[in-house]
Amino acid sequence: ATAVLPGTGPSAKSGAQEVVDIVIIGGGLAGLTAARDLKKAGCESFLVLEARDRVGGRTLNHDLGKGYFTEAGGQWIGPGQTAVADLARELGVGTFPAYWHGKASFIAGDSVARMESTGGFDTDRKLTGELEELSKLVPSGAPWKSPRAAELDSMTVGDWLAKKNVAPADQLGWATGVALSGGTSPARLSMLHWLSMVNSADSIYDRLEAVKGGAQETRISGGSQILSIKMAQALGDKVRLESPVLRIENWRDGPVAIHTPKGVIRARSVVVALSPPLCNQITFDPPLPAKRHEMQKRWPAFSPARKTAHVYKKAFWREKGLNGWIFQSKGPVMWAYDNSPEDGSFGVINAFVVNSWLPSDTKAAGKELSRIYAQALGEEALNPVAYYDHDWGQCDKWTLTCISAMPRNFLTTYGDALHPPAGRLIWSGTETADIWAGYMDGAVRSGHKAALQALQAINERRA
Ligand SMILES: Cc1cc2nc3c(=O)[nH]c(=O)nc-3n(C[C@H](O)[C@H](O)[C@H](O)COP(=O)(O)OP(=O)(O)OC[C@H]3O[C@@H](n4cnc5c(N)ncnc54)[C@H](O)[C@@H]3O)c2cc1C
Repeated sequence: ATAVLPGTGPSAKSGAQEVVDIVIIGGGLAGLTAARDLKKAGCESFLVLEARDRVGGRTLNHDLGKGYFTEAGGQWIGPGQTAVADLARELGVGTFPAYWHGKASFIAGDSVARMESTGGFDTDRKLTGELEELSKLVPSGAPWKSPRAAELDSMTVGDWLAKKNVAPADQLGWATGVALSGGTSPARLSMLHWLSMVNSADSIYDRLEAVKGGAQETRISGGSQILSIKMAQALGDKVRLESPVLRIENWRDGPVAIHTPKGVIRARSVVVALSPPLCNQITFDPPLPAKRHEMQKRWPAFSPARKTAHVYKKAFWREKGLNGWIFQSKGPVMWAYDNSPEDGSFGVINAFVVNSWLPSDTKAAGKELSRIYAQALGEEALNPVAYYDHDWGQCDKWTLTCISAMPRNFLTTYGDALHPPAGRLIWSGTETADIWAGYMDGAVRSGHKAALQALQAINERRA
C-alpha cells in the first residue's frame, strides 16, 4: 500500500483539516477511473472531490423509468476505444449497437428526401482520402509537434474545404460531421485540431464520423452515466459530492491545501481531472506558471451543445423502413437519431439541436421539434409521451465546454502547456489524453495515466 503522510490513516483529521496522500478533483470518467486505479493499486489514502450532487460530469442519464435511460451527454463508443470498452466490461456493463438500418430523412424547407443509410455520412471518398493522409502527420496527443503544425494550425477546416470545391450535395455531410465531432462549424475549427482527431481514429475518417464502424457504433446498456455511477458506488465514501474546489494553495512544494466550502483538505499530490476552463475557475496560490494560466484562460469555454429526447410509445418509424435519422439543411435539427432501448420496446428520438434556431423555453422547443419530426417520420411524431431537453451551455457552470473546438493558432501557441505537471498538480481529464481526447475513451485513458503519475510521485518523494 502507498504511504500516507506521517501519523495519518486512510483519511485522517488533523485539527479541523483532513490529510490524505492524493486528492482527485472531479468525479467524471477521468477522476473516477484514476480513483479506481489507486484503490486497485492498494492505495487507501485518497479522496475524490466533486462539485455537483452527482457523478458522471459530461455523461448524464435521463431516467425513462422501468430501468430504461437515454443520454443527455456523451453516449457512444466505437472501434479503437478500448479503454472505455474495457472499463465497461470490468464493471459488468453491457453494450449494444446503435440503430441505423433504413432510410435517413433530409429536410430542405418543405421537402423531404430519403436515402438508404450506409451507417455513415458518406462524404466524398477522394477528399476523405486526402484528409486521412494529412492526418498521419499530426500526432493526436501533441498536434503542435506535427512537422506542418504552423501551416495547418493557421487555417480552419472551412479554409481547407473551400479550396477543394466540395460538391453542394456533400456540403451538409461535411458541416454536420465537423459540427458533431468537432463541436463547431468548419469555419471556426482549426485544421490542425481536426486532423489530430482523425489521427486518433487511426487516420480512418469513417472511424471518427460513422455509426457503422465508427465512434458512434456502440451504446452502453443502462446509459453511459452508469459507468461513473458504478465506479462511485464501489469507491463509497472516498467520493465527496457537493464539494467544489475553489482554491488551491502551496501546490509547488506541498502539502497542498485544497479549499472547498466544507473545509480544507491537505494532500501530497493532486490529480486535477477537469477541462482547462474548469481549472480556470479555481484560484491558485501561488499563481500557476504563466503559460499554463494563459492556456486555461483562453481555452474555448463556450458550450453550444443542446441535446433533446422525444419518447414515443413505439419506434413507429422503423415499421416504415426509416432509421429515425433526420438532417435539416436550415433549421434547429443538426442530427436526430433513433436512441430507443436495446429491446425496442418503445421509441426514442434524440437530437443535437442548434440553439439559435430553437426557443429556449423547453415546452415550446419540444413542440417545434415534434413538428419537424412529423415532417420526416409521419404524424405519429406529434405525440411524444415525454420530452427531455438539456442545454449544457445554459445550465452548466461545472461543464463549460462539452467538446473543445480549438480555433486557429491555439494549439501551436498553448498546446505544450497542457500536459506538464505543475509542482504537485497532475493534469487529467479527456482533453489531456494521447488518443481520443474529447471522448469518453480519452477521459478513461487520462484517468489511468494520472493514477500512475500520482503513485509514482508519492513513491519518489518517499524514497
Ligand atoms: C452533448 C455531449 C455529447 C457527447 N458525445 C460523446 C459521445 O457520444 N462519445 C464520447 O466518447 N464522448 C462524448 N462526449 C464527450 C464525453 O462526454 C467527455 O469527453 C467525457 O465525459 C469527459 O470526462 P472527464 O472526466 O474528462 O470530464 P467531465 O465529465 O467534465 O468531468 C469533470 C467533473 O469535474 C466536476 N468539477 C468541475 N469543476 C469542479 C471543481 N472546481 N471542483 C470539483 N469538481 C469539479 C464536474 O462537475 C464534473 O463531474 C459528449 C459530451 C457532450 C457534452
